[in-house]
Amino acid sequence: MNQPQIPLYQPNQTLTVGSHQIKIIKYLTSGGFAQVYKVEFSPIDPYINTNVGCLKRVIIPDKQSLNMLRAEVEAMKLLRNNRHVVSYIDSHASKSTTIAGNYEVFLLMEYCEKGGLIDFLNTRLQNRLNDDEILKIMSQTTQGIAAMHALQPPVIHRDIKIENVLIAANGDYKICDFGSVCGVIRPPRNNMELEYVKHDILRNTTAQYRSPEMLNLTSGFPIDEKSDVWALGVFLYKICYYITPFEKVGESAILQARFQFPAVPIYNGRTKNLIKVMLSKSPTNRPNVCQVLEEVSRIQGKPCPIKNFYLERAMKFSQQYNQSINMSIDYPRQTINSDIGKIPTELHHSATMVELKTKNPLPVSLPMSTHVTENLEPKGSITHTPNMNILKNKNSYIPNLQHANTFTNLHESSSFATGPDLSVLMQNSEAISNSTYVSARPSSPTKAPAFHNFSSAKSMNSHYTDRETQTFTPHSPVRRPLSRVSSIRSNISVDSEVAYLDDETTGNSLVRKLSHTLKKVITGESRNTSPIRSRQNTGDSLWNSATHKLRSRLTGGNNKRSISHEKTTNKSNSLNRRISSMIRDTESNTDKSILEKDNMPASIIPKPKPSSQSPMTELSEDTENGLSLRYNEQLKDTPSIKLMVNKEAKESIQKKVQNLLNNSDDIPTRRTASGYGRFTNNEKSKSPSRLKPKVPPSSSSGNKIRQSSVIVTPLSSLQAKRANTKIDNKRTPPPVPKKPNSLKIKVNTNGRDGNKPRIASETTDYLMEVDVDDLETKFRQRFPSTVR
Ligand SMILES: Nc1ncnc2c1ncn2[C@@H]1O[C@H](COP(=O)(O)OP(=O)(O)OP(=O)(O)O)[C@@H](O)[C@H]1O
Repeated sequence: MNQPQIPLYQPNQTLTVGSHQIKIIKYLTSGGFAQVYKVEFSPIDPYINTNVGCLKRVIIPDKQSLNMLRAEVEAMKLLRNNRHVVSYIDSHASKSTTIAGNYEVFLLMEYCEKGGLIDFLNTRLQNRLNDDEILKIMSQTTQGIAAMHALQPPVIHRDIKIENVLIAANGDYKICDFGSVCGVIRPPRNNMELEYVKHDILRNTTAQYRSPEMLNLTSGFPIDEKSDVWALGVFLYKICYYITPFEKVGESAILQARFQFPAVPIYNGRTKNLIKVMLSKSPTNRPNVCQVLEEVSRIQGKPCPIKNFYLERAMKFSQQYNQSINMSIDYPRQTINSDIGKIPTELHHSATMVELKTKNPLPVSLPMSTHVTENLEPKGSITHTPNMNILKNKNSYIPNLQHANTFTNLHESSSFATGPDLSVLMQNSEAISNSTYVSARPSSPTKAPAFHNFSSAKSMNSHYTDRETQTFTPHSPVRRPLSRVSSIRSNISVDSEVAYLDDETTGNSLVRKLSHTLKKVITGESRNTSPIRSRQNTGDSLWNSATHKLRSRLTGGNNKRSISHEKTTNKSNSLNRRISSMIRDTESNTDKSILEKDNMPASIIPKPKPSSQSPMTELSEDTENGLSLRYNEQLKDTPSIKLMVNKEAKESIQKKVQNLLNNSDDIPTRRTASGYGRFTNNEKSKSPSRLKPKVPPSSSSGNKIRQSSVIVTPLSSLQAKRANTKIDNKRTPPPVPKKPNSLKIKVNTNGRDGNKPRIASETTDYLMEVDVDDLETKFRQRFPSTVR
């Protein structure tokens, strides 16, 4: 929006702004969008206790653009009376008397007598700021930003820079210019959104302060509080060195978070550490604003001036969660387990829906757990499980957990949750010297989005959202970007001893505990031992190998349990073939025996229905894998399936399976897990295989828009999340193998998502998850001695 050329107000000119009478004292400056005046006003504002203020006059070309100003005004109202935010006094919008068809907005606010920080810095060109001065500026500016992030949903400033910090008469530093504020902006899901967000970023942010996720909108990360933390990092760097860290190289350096510290002036190593961690490429590795403030205060040797609201929310949530767990104990175990077991299914199902409504207004950024709670929307069987309902009702707390990280007294940084973040942070710590940010608990990223709402003025009152970019409206849940969803699980697996150092004081233990438990809820896991581990070296290994192929066929390689099956060794394939052929042999034998027994001509034995009858049957036509025919749920009642329970057949298959078991020593253990897709090809990896995602091939070829759209594809998201898990941060994750068309299953979606077509992979995953397990269970029931 270009500021039209309009004549300036002259001193002593009077006007009315809202309920205040104004007299112009003097013209101060013109910002990019406004004329700024020093004014006298009456009545006196009770908070600032003075009659001298600052008037910002903005000319607006059209009514629609009024909303941009409205956002600024609303943000200031929300933050008024915060000591480190320029205080709002009054505002007023009217048709311009100067330019026909235009509007004028007047914003009356606290006057910062000592001018801008930039002016102050310019007075110190030779005699640079010392550590104390820098820390004071940083602390107070951060407090202003913290006030914005503390709102629920959080408000993102998006234009933190030295030009937007003012100095009051008493020397307090105050953040100003809320013309770029927004809510969390989710990663764009299509080209249209991408262009929109790109345009918005260009218009509302300052190049040198843009974060990597602002430049790379296909990164999968939202633009959220951590983007402000990045800008604060640039800010801190600039007040130290008077240049921004990426000035010389530009965008490519920002994208890689690559910068150097000038040799002089020499500053406290801890301040440099703080800059470094704030300028982490991944938002998940950056501290939240409370952590920044805690660390600044620590360096200052002062108590932190604010409470860690992320942590408080996490603790609150934890309490609620524990209560819910206690309640659940009163319920018959079977009931609870059965409900939990359904969650993944419900999750997959619900997450495919475009919007879910909730009664509680949600903060814009939600961690993975929120998906779970949201998806615990009563669906028959789940409604009676009290713990689930409580989770659902308390979901407004969950979003905060992702930011519940805190620096401990040992200078631990972390973002609650993610394994990858931990390793990155550790790397950073090594690189930086004296005060190390050892990750206590990597945290999960997350967030989602919003902008100025150009179309709906009403929504500006409390939520800066835009329907085009928000993942959800203020009253609907947010879908997490895939990469985040994945992180929580992976984090759990990367727990390190360091992480436990100061749990009690940081609240990280709460977060971790929560993550573990939520993970179980998410996955429906009720066993203490990993099913994979317990199956290794047992007959299950054979069953897994055999079912692995079935799973991979059914899911096109996208089933979460068969992520890595494509990498199965030749030996494993050979075993699968042997099992398949064995079963085919057995089938023909048993068919024969039954025929003999019943004295029936083979021709009258009903054949399995043709593929057109059901997706499963379609798969059963594949001659390469006899298993698919054998365990076809749709065919379970047909005579050919009943043959399987024939005693002879049973003995025969048991014998053959036993033989294979005896010869299974030559089968690498990992193949066992591959049957469930829960192993990794990463030989170096020592973490439990189920939590180690297979590191996929380069994602560079992938369509990035599609990558972000994976947000609404739950299972795919899970895979991508795993794929993106940065246990080894230097690895490039490979793409999830694409399911061959021939294996795609047509499913009637009527009655599930209404008229919304479900994408093939989702549907397939959904079905396969149910059927394969079911088939597996049936197999066990029939041949317990073989598989156990
Ligand atoms: N409350 C205030 N007290 C004193 N000076 C102020 C105040 N508000 C703004 N100014 C001065 O006016 C300048 C422009 O203000 P502001 O940044 O709000 O306008 P803008 O049009 O949004 O500018 P830009 O978009 O270029 O940042 C500030 O840099 C500051 O010098």
